[in-house]
Amino acid sequence: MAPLKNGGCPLSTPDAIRWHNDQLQLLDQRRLPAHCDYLSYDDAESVATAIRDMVVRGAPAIGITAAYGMALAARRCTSQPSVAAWTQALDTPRRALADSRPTAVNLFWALQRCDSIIEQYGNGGDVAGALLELAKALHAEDIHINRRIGDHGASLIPENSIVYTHCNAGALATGGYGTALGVIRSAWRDGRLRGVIAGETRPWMQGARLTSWELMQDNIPVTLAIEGAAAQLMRELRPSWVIVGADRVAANGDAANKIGTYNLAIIARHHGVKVMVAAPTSTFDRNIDGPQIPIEQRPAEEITHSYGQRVAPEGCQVSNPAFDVTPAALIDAIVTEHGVIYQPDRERVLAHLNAAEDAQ
Ligand SMILES: CSC[C@@H](O)[C@@H](O)C(=O)COP(=O)(O)O
Repeated sequence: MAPLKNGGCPLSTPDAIRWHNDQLQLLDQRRLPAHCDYLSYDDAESVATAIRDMVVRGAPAIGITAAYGMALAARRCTSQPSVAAWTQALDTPRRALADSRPTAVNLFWALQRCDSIIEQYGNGGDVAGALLELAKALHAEDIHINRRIGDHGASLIPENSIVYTHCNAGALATGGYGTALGVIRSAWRDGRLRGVIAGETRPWMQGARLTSWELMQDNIPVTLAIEGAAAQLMRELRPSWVIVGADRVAANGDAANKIGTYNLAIIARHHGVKVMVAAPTSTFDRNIDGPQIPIEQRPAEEITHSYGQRVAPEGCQVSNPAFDVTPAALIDAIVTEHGVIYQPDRERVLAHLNAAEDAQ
């Protein structure tokens, strides 16, 4: 890969994930921005619960956390004589991690990377040590990848732009720097941005609680809006791009992301605003098309209750899909660490992934 600009914009957001005092620590994102507390983990099952309960969230962050979870599981095992024995010994924690959340493919990608380590070291090697090194490497690599995504994406943003983002695809959702917010950070560094509109992202409020907080810490001008204001704001403020992350990009270029992204893409097309999906290649799933992406249904209480108080009538039926799938036809560019896929479709997505593999 050709070298890009180093550095990027300074980053004040605390690490979402850290290995500290020989333990995994996760910033409890449920309590942000009011409280900045780390929780400590030393077994895979409680890491799986932390992923399901959204202590940590965001596709790349979930993948990295799962890799640390496997390292913790291996540390708790007695040494095993063979690959088959290690696979058996780690089966229960691996399943717990795989069952934590279904949509972000980075989780399964990271678990497969762990499987390869077990294959490589399982016949007498230091599996626990190698899994921990893998988790640390995936973590560090993700930050580097995000800076590359940031630089590729920023080059598409015209000067004096307002951009629109949804959910949180920032440092908190990744190893650091962010995907969509990585593009925004790099565009801000390059002097291209006038401001950012952040949709609040019901029901979990990632936009209100996390994205506005992240951007404000880096002094990037951000305006928070309810999702229902999207059409009005696009007509009034004429953002150049909607920039979002992804939980899974399918072979045909369809992209699953936080619920409400599909709505935004439709509104953007009506107003002549372009849509950018910023995601590492670890978020691609070349085995399925958009309609086959599993969509997580979250608990009804996320909608029937707000901050612990019931807001919907008792017995009210609820549908709470956490993600939607934006068709490739509504996406103008998918930006990865390897460059830009313009007007994505199956042929262009697969060509991009094949070229990325050949380059490695
Ligand atoms: C770089 S993160 C990309 C996506 O994971 C993000 O946009 C998103 O949808 C996160 O959903 P969440 O439910 O908060 O895990």
